[in-house]
Amino acid sequence: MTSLHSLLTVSGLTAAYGRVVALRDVSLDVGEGEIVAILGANGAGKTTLLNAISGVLAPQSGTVTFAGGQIAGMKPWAISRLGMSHVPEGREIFPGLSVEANLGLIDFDGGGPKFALEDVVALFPRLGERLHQLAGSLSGGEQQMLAIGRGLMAAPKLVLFDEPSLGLSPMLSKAVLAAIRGLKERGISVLLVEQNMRAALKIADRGYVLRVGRITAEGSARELAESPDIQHAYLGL
Ligand SMILES: Nc1ncnc2c1ncn2[C@@H]1O[C@H](COP(=O)(O)OP(=O)(O)OP(=O)(O)O)[C@@H](O)[C@H]1O
Repeated sequence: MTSLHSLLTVSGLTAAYGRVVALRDVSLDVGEGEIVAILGANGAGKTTLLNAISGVLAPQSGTVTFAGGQIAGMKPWAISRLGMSHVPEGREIFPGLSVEANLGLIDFDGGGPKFALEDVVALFPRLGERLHQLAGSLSGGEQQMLAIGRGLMAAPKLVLFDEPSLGLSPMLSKAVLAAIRGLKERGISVLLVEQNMRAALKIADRGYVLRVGRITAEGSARELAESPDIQHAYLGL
């Protein structure tokens, strides 16, 4: 199922770590305003896929088209300036800087909906109460909110999320996923890698199953939620 207005199109993407091929011939697309989930067991290649799209890892072959231009092989900073924010699993905030300073590090506009500091605080009120606190002293959930907030300050058209609910309490995880759903309402597209498959399929429009580096299934969130293939992928069979 290809969307009419594709924002991101990945075609035949292959990526490796030395001789270990972690992604083989992966093709997918994300339409404007869509939330697309990538589902797969541990080690399936989900993080590698996001890294190969955002430029953290240079792909061996394949093409990545974003907002009409070729980006495969470009540096991550150049890709983020085109309007793609990557919120990595490790969150990668600056622990020795305040929350406010972390949010203020972005000095460019990716061309998507604009977020000012007040908008990030409206989305995550907890951050508003901790603007002057060192980022390294935040709880895991607060750090995740900060990482998301910082990604939004770059006015992205597309946000890549790597397991945003990992390590969060069920309540915080729900809040983070609700915030991601809220991005769609503001016209931001999302590519979401999430361990919590049920939660991911609740907010996603469509999804792909990644198994040992290959896409083995794709469909609407509903189709995938009912598919035995998903259970297999999650059991790693
Ligand atoms: N830096 C690296 N060097 C060598 N192999 C790597 C490296 N990073 C990942 N791999 C391997 O590539 C494969 C895909 O890893 P990746 O982290 O992309 O999977 P994942 O689906 O994100 O897994 P998880 O859910 O456990 O984070 C795995 O077999 C992994 O061991």
